[in-house]
Amino acid sequence: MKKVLVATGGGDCPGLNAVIRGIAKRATQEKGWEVWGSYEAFNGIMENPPRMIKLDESNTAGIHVMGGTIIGTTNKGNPLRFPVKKADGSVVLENRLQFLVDTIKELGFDAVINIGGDGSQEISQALFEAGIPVVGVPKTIDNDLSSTDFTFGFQTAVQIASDSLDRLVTTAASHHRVMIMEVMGRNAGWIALYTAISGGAEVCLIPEIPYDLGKVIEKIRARYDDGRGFVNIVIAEGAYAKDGIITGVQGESGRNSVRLGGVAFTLSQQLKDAGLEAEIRETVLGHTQRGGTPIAFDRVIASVFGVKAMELVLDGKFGQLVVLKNNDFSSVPITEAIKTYHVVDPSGTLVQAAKGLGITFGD
Ligand SMILES: Nc1ncnc2c1ncn2[C@@H]1O[C@H](COP(=O)(O)OP(=O)(O)O)[C@@H](O)[C@H]1O
Ligand SMILES: O=P(O)(O)OC[C@H]1O[C@](O)(COP(=O)(O)O)[C@@H](O)[C@@H]1O
Ligand SMILES: [Mg+2]
Repeated sequence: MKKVLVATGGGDCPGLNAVIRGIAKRATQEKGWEVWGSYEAFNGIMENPPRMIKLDESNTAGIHVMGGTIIGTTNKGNPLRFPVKKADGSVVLENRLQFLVDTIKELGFDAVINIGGDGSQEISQALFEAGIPVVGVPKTIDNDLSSTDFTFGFQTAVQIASDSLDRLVTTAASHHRVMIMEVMGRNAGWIALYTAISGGAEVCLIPEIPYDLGKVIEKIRARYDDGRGFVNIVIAEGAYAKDGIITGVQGESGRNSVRLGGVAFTLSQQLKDAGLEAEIRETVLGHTQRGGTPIAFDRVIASVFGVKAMELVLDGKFGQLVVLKNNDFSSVPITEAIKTYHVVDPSGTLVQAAKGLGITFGD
């Protein structure tokens, strides 16, 4: 019997369970393959005794509609830079790759499917280079992975954000307010850009275009002056003013990156300090964007990714990431996908079209 290990790493994301089910379903069509899930990314198998679960058709039946991940996840404690607390209270980062490689071998796994975003695929590549047969699946609501048209989870996040913006528009109009809605996305403005176009925001602020506060104020005043009397702003959590800094929390235990959040309040304060008279309200959508059932599009691509990932394992094609490219499914070397961070092109079609719709980016 051959065994494939499945892990879900990084922030959870709608569609993770659909991938898991796709892998399990495709594997059961083959004689001689078992699918196992490691709980909380690779943390589960690195514990003693290992925490893992055999995944089959019965315990994955119907899970494609469920949010979250049935095997849990983590976005802390990267095995390549694992934080270890020393006796004097200081924290040193240890590379636990060899231990992870040895564990995967000792547990008798013939292949690994690692479902995750840019951070997780860096771990996939390190495992692959250390001799572990790995296949990656591109997950994240942020859509910040290169080589794929979309990561699964992104469209669901946009749908949730767009529905929320619709609701904010009517209350903004009733109260003649400036509504600032903050969305996730790390250092990529994809969720904000899609949401602003979909929901018809007046202002969209993204990390790729540091904003000029004066330009934002100009747009707001123009809306009040021409009698519209309300403004909806979508701001990506990683956005910042031209002469400002990113809003977030640095140095959280076990975390290798800044935890972003709160830029809606930063912008609100900047507008007030600059003398804007209009009433402002802030909404931080936060984790609602990652929760609940995936929309149909994400269920489809996540399910296909699961099947395709298992087929790469069956074909012995490793070090690959399954992708959706030019509206078809294929795979690329994981190195390709993690080489560059996939961000919005300020001079690209989408930003230009958004400007054509009258959306201001503060540039
Ligand atoms: N398979 C894994 N095992 C243990 N930790 C993991 C695993 N995958 C991801 N992580 C943790 O999550 C972090 C990367 O996640 P993050 O960058 O938040 O999400 P993503 O990989 O989706 O971009 C890693 O730095 C690590 O701490
Ligand atoms: O859940 P946490 O730890 O607050 O992390 C929030 C971050 O995770 C995300 O929701 C998803 O990012 P990843 O896909 O890279 O994990 C980001 O948009 C956000 O900045
Ligand atoms: Mg990421």
